[in-house]
Amino acid sequence: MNKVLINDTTLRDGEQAAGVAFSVEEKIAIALILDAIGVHEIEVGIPAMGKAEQQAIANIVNLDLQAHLLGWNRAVIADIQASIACGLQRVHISVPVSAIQIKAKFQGRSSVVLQKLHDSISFAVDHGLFVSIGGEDSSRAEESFLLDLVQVAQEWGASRFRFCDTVGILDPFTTYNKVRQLVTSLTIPVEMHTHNDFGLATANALAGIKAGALSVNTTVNGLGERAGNAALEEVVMALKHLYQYDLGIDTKRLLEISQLVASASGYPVPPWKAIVGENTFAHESGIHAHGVLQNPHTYEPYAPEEVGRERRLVVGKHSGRHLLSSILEQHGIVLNQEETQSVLDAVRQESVEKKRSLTPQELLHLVQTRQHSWAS
Ligand SMILES: CC(=O)SCCNC(=O)CCNC(=O)[C@H](O)C(C)(C)COP(=O)(O)OP(=O)(O)OC[C@H]1O[C@@H](n2cnc3c(N)ncnc32)[C@H](O)[C@@H]1OP(=O)(O)O
Ligand SMILES: O=C(O)CCC(=O)C(=O)O
Repeated sequence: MNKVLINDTTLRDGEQAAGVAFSVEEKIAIALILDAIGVHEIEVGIPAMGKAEQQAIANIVNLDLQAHLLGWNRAVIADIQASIACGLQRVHISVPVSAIQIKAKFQGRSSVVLQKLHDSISFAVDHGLFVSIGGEDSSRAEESFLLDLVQVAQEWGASRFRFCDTVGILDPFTTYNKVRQLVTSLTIPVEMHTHNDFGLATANALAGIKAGALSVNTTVNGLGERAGNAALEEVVMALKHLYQYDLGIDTKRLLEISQLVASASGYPVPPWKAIVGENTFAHESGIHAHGVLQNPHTYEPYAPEEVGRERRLVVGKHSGRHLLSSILEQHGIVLNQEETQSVLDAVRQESVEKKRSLTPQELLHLVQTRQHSWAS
């Protein structure tokens, strides 16, 4: 079995999506289901945000979940103290590593970055914590500076390095090369953190894994800063089906967790969203439906039940006679060729008028109306 660990950050980077604010109850519900489906690690939030966030995190710590819990921190000792106060045993310490970020935050002084990183790692290690470090904007960092920084961080006691494509500017080929260089030069494992600004977050996460990264940050529905992060459901299903990685995640509950996060975040999932969108197993087009009726694999990459969905065959503007006859036969209606074509023409017209496919009731009503006219 190939080993890749999911470190889900819905409760940290996911919640950083503009306009999202989970309640304590929602944070707990999300943590519980992430744990129940077998996610290995959960980034629970940012203790430095203050008392309310610390209370929510402490509540999650008290659930005694199977998953490892991780708090996100700046390279600031007070942040780490706040993580310790929540009862966390794992901390993630982030520093900016690109010139543009170091200029904005520390007036271009990389020595300050290194000093802060040193002091905070030492503090955390002295307190017996597992220390993950993150290179914010790793993808735009000068490569030799980044490598030197992570190499000293591993000497200071860091146990993992998170490679962050903070503004989502990589493609999978560049990601592979950059991450491969780190993986082959470091003794600590590398974690992927990718953003979706060019729609490549999942592809880049997979490229990093191919290059040897051991873990990957995900968020449910891809929720997160700006265009979001690599989606949990996409990474898990792609690893399973494209690379045959069994992560031990209960994929049948991916739809359930997607719906929970959609509701808690206030951001519904678009119907075409990979893996969890409403249309992922809906077929209307004649040629597709004809194929699916014979063998679902003709137009489906895996069975809908695997992610908690059901297949839907709907009649609309693009449907053909095979689908129409199949649906009508389920209602005991058998039409001849001419009648079938006449119903199809009417379906097309009504779909255009309604700008959608027809419900089963609307289809039956349409057929009944036609049958009356054929009889008279
Ligand atoms: C790429 C990412 O996603 S990084 C995570 C981003 N997440 C968030 O910002 C959400 C949570 N953040 C917060 O609640 C607040 O920003 C806090 C509590 C962390 C800090 O709040 P404030 O003290 O009001 O500072 P503010 O947010 O305006 O500015 C950030 C400060 O952190 C500093 N900083 C930024 N990154 C780091 C870092 N990795 N290590 C150390 N300091 C940092 C900035 O230089 C700035 O410092 P300054 O106040 O001395 O100028
Ligand atoms: O964990 C870090 O170091 C930063 C993570 C992050 O959210 C990002 O870089 O986009």
